[in-house]
Amino acid sequence: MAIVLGPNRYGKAESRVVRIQRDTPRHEIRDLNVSTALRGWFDAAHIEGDQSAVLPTDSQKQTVYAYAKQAAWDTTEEYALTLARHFVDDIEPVDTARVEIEEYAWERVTTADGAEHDHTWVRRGPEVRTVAVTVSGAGAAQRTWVVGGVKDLTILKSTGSEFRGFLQDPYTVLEPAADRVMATSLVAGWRFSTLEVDWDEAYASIRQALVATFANLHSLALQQTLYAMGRAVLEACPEVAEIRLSAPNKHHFAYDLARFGIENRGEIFHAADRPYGLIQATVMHDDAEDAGPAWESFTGLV
Ligand SMILES: O=c1[nH]c(=O)c2[nH]c(=O)[nH]c2[nH]1
Repeated sequence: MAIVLGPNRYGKAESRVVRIQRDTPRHEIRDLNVSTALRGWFDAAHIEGDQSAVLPTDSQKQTVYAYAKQAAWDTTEEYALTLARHFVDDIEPVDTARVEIEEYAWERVTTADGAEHDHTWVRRGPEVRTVAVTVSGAGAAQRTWVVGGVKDLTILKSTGSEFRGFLQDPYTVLEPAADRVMATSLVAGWRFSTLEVDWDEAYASIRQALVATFANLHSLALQQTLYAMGRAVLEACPEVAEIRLSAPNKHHFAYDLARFGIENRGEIFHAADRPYGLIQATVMHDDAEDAGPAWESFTGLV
């Protein structure tokens, strides 16, 4: 029985890149957390300690900053694609590159006269936009996967949600709820089937489909809501082949005020932070192409 080296990759995680475009008095900002990972001919590095094929993670970080300025990019997806292609096309030992990006959104400050400020913003969040690009192989055989996403999309509805009729066993004490608060902080990733996408427009329409469905569907359970959200995204954005959703059920328990002789008519809750239900679902076109390495997260952030 022999011991062998299995799959491996390496890169620089979480380079914080802020790009300000200041060609006109109205500046533009992009605020990114960029991670790069390379796969390729790195057996000798692991087995013999031979660094001759190893592009230092420091060089990967420098490239991330240099390309932020030098590459022509509007959207984060374009930037990720350019970076990943560079590592695969220009660095000989690299067979596959993955670029994972978290993007933090900034909203322009509005001044007293209602005008948007040219160079001041307020962070919008905690919601974070995510991008994961994987590029593999050379020339005509090169393949590319793009997964967009959002995380920490915190959303709550104060009615229009119930949970009843569930299976009962000897340990079931949960009371059925005909009208409850439903809240989550959604993590979702969607895999594109093409690169012919208006990336910012797709993000906006997918986010809108997610939140509008959460709001408008009268929910019988978070599972039903998640599936409906996934369907809505596939219907709103034909370039999406598959979406994966993960939703912590942020329980809001009606607080027992009867002990003080006070009636609680669904107004005062204990917002519990743990434990929480965790509901996950994938919704996809049944003829979607194989996902390949699209979902193989490097940092776990994206
Ligand atoms: O929407 C829900 N789904 C569940 O599976 C579940 N389980 C539970 O205790 N509460 C809820 N709510």
